[in-house]
Amino acid sequence: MSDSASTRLLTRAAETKLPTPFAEFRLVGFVDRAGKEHVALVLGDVTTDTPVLARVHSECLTGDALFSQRCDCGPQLEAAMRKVAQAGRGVIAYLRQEGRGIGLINKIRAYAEQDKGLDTVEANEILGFAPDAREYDIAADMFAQLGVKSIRLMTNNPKKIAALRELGVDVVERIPHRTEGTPHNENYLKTKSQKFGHML
Ligand SMILES: Nc1nc2c(ncn2[C@@H]2O[C@H](COP(=O)(O)OP(=O)(O)OP(=O)(O)O)[C@@H](O)[C@H]2O)c(=O)[nH]1
Ligand SMILES: [Zn+2]
Repeated sequence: MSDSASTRLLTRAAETKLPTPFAEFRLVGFVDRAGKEHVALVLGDVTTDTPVLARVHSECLTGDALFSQRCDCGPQLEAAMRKVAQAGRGVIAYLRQEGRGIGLINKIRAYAEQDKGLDTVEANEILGFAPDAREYDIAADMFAQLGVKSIRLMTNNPKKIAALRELGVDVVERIPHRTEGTPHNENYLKTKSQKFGHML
């Protein structure tokens, strides 16, 4: 993976240890060119040739921190942290691309549209947004700066794999990353698989 300073989108800004119920991670903070702050949770030596267990997780305040059952983000984050802890080695790139890139307030607006019967894609569109506005160049730069050479990616999203490969990330394997559904996220998961091609 490319690590030339001229292509860097992120400044590696701070680092500490992060004890969690699953493992004590290294927490590495990055700042992008727009001033947005992102983090990587790192465990073990991720610079060797053995492919690194990895998750590229997009921020979801409602799911990651507020236990929302509208989506599967919280359980996916926890499962990723557990799997990395179990493996003793891995990286979780936590990208601040809330609401698939439209931001928190717009995601709340999109949820309000879904309360009226639209699905997650239609709700974005009626608000004038692309269904998925995320970009993964920041994750690619994070992996490069962390010295990661290749990854085994925990995801159900084929577009995420394609986008990362396009950016030069060597994704050698996909690890399915399903979680138990709830009555509240059944339709959301169905739409993800029908309209985004998620392998659920
Ligand atoms: N705009 C919008 N964003 C949502 C909605 N539900 C979840 N999100 C955001 O979607 C992102 C997570 O994407 P997902 O589609 O759940 O999963 P993924 O990252 O594409 O794929 P996986 O790697 O398999 O988890 C987070 O940024 C969430 O905040 C929604 O209804 N509308
Ligand atoms: Zn979510």
